[in-house]
Amino acid sequence: MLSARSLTGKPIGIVEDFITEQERKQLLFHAKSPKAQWDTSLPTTDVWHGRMINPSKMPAKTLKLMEKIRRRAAKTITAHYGIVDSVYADTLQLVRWRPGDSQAPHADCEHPNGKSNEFPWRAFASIIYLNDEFTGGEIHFPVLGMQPTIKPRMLAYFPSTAAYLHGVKKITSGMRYTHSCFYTFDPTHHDGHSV
Ligand SMILES: O=C(O)CCC(=O)C(=O)O
Ligand SMILES: [Fe+2]
Repeated sequence: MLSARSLTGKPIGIVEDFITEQERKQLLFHAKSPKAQWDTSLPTTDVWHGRMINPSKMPAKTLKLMEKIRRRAAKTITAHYGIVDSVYADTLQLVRWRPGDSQAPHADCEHPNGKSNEFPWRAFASIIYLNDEFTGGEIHFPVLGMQPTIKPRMLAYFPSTAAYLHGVKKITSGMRYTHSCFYTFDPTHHDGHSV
């Protein structure tokens, strides 16, 4: 089975206008709604507590759109990376970043020294940015020396290995929203939503 290693050397992908304005508005509307069920299954001390909405907590219409966008992202990424093997995904989340939130540089499947982290099956990620009404919150790739400017409706994707170390700078004001997914070649980590 392929792993993230098979993607070594592939470029970071940035696609502006990846989702439509209507799709962006629909996802943001749900994320900002008082009905949005921000996950509280993690302990309050966990930095991800209250930060994401998982598929089981989404209204059917929102989930359908989330899945449709993920299928589109997977298609775009596999075409660009020349992946012919089957791809699955373990995550389909709406994520919010509040003032003060940040993420230290990390890789999605391994530690910076190349040792596996708790998600060794992950091969690549897609992040779709839903707004820009915040300051700070830049995604940056310290090893590759990249800091793409976040634009609403933009897709960013990159392999999960330490060559693609990335972090999110501290949000200094406003709320940052994303559609976030991780993909794998390992069918045992398929989340059951079609890719
Ligand atoms: O939101 C972003 O720009 C990146 C998030 C990220 O790297 C992650 O959740 O692992
Ligand atoms: Fe990440």
